[in-house]
Amino acid sequence: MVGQEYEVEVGPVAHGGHCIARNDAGQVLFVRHTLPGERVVARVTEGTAGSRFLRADAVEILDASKDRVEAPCPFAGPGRCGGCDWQHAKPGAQRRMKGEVIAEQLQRLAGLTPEQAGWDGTVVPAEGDKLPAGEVPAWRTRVQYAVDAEGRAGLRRHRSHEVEPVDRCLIAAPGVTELGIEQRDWPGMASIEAIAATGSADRQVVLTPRPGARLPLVELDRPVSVLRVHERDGSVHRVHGRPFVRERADDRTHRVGNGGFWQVHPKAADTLVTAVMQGLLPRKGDTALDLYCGAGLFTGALADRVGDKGAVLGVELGKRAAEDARHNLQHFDRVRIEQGKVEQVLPRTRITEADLVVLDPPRAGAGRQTITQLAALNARRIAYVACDPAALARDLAYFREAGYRPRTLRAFDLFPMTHHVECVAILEPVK
Ligand SMILES: C[S@@+](CC[C@H](N)C(=O)[O-])C[C@H]1O[C@@H](n2cnc3c(N)ncnc32)[C@H](O)[C@@H]1O
Repeated sequence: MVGQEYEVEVGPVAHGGHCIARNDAGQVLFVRHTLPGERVVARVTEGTAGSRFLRADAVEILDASKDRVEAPCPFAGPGRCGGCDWQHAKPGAQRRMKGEVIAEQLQRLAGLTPEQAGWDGTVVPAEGDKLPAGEVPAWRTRVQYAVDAEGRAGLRRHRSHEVEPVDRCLIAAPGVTELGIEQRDWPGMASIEAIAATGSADRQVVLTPRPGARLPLVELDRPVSVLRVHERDGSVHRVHGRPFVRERADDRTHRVGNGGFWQVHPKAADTLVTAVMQGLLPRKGDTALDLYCGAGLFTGALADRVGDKGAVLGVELGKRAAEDARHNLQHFDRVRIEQGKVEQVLPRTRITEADLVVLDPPRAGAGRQTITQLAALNARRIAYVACDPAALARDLAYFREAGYRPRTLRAFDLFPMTHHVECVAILEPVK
């Protein structure tokens, strides 16, 4: 079955960076490298004759969409780099497709129309990302390179461990490109994460060696800190330089250590803080929770706005990230950071009320148990920051069961050229 080709009419976009088509046998094909409305030759990449659905790549475009462009990146295309999904789509079409995916997920998983979700249906580009045709925003401040057996750095092919060697990633931020990771050999390494902080000159390289390999001497053109991931248990150690980078957002500096989470697009942190604060409208004296708080981005933004009479509790699972959050917010007397799983910390702290809640969970979402716990706090408003529209829609359905409905929803294209999209939903109690 793999390798078989079908001539198909391509239907709507689906979540995950592909479009839906059907073959003569009635099987659903998830086709990459195509656009809605095209007629293409789709070559199967995964699945068997008995599979309910197949994965495929468009290898020949018979009728092209007017939204199609020549991919600006020479490493994009069937079987090539898996980092981007929409190199072949005009930027406006990328955002439209992301909007269609959000609408479809909201409808299917939460039973919500865009109007019911308080959403105008648009996906807004990040400031500065509207570029002349053919130019690609260089937004990725954190790039995970994979290294092949010959020691060449590249990016992983789609759903594969194979490495596509690249000499430059077009969406990498200038601070990452300047490190020249692709320009040198990395014998013995399995992967390399390159980080260029926003608003500081901090640069960091995180090396993961193959079992038994020695670390190379990292001599790059500029000062960088180097960390090493231990292959045995995934723990991260400092090799030289600072064990963290300093990221600026919301007029504060955040220490982010040892591979801790930070938003990747340089405008993302500020864009999301603005959207969350405009939606929540914190008042002096409010009590607030920031769940899944990472290095404390929203915790600090809330603390600033609720003032000395208010209080903010941040909850974060990562030990190192929780320490970073405590360090970053040490000058706020009324901020506390609890380390642990949200679902375990909430009952442990015995908090029974909060005026405002922010939650920014990982891709899987928060889940029914956590949402039921949250709804019981009777917050005036809840801001849900979501990097996966499917998880968001599932969680909105749990919120509805628990008595909250979306008041507004906004969507931001913080991951241009890929299928990813960030949403901010503001919820309020159903009266
Ligand atoms: C999408 S990040 C958000 C971080 C932060 N809000 C920011 O914008 O920088 C999600 C965070 O949740 C943490 N996390 C994952 N599962 C968790 C859980 N069950 N309880 C608490 N934190 C968790 C991760 O370590 C990560 O820092």
